[in-house]
Amino acid sequence: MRNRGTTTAPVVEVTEVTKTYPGSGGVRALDGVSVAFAAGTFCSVMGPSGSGKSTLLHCSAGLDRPDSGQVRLAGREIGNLREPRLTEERRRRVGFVFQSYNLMDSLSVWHNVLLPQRLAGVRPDKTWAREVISRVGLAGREDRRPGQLSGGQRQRVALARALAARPEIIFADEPTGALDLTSGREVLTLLREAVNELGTALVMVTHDPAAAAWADRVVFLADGQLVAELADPTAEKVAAQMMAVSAR
Ligand SMILES: Nc1ncnc2c1ncn2[C@@H]1O[C@H](COP(=O)(O)OP(=O)(O)OP(=O)(O)O)[C@@H](O)[C@H]1O
Repeated sequence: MRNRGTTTAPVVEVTEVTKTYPGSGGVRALDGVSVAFAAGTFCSVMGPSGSGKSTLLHCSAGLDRPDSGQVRLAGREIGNLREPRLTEERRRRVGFVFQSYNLMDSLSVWHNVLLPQRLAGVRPDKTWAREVISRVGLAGREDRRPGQLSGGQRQRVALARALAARPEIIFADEPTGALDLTSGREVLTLLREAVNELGTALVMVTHDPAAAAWADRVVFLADGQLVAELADPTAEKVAAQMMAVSAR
């Protein structure tokens, strides 16, 4: 049973956000986007190449600052937060999973999973870290280096690393993009479990309609604008909507 979280206050609320990169000839990467991500819900973000997906993810996560509009994280406007407060808020509340895993090759699985908390100066919860490593199916492999693991296993380490800090929201940028079908499904299953069982909000950028359909809803970007939204997605409905969006 999917948790729709319709009555929950959003973990992240983006309102009328615009962003133009210097040197882009004035083309807006984001052009007045409003969207909210609630606890216990999974939202996929799709759109043609260059439509603004990564920019939306970066602005929503406080990795990049919008030119105008607001981003609220756990009810607090983060646009005015200065460093290092913004970094602190992000470390406390936000987890990331990237297509290329972004693991430290010189560190073991165990130390990779604990690294963000160590960098944040937080004493890691080792019991929870063991639990999440076990949840992602890597119990007994804590001493391995990323180079000794398959792509799917590396992505599961990255997910354990994100979950170890108990984030309220996880931003995943093409988390299955480098994986074969089976490993991709394993990672999506684990992401879905994090949403359903831990109440994490999840935002996933993907180009793959089948992956997008694991979400509760899919939002579609084109030319920096949110142009469509699909609840209860299926791979077929997502693919059809993508065709329509790309043909604009
Ligand atoms: N650092 C940057 N400097 C200049 N322009 C940028 C930068 N990052 C993104 N852009 C531009 O902003 C627009 C949106 O890019 P963005 O990466 O958000 O799109 P995307 O939908 O994630 O694309 P893709 O699917 O190819 O990853 C594009 O026109 C891109 O060229």
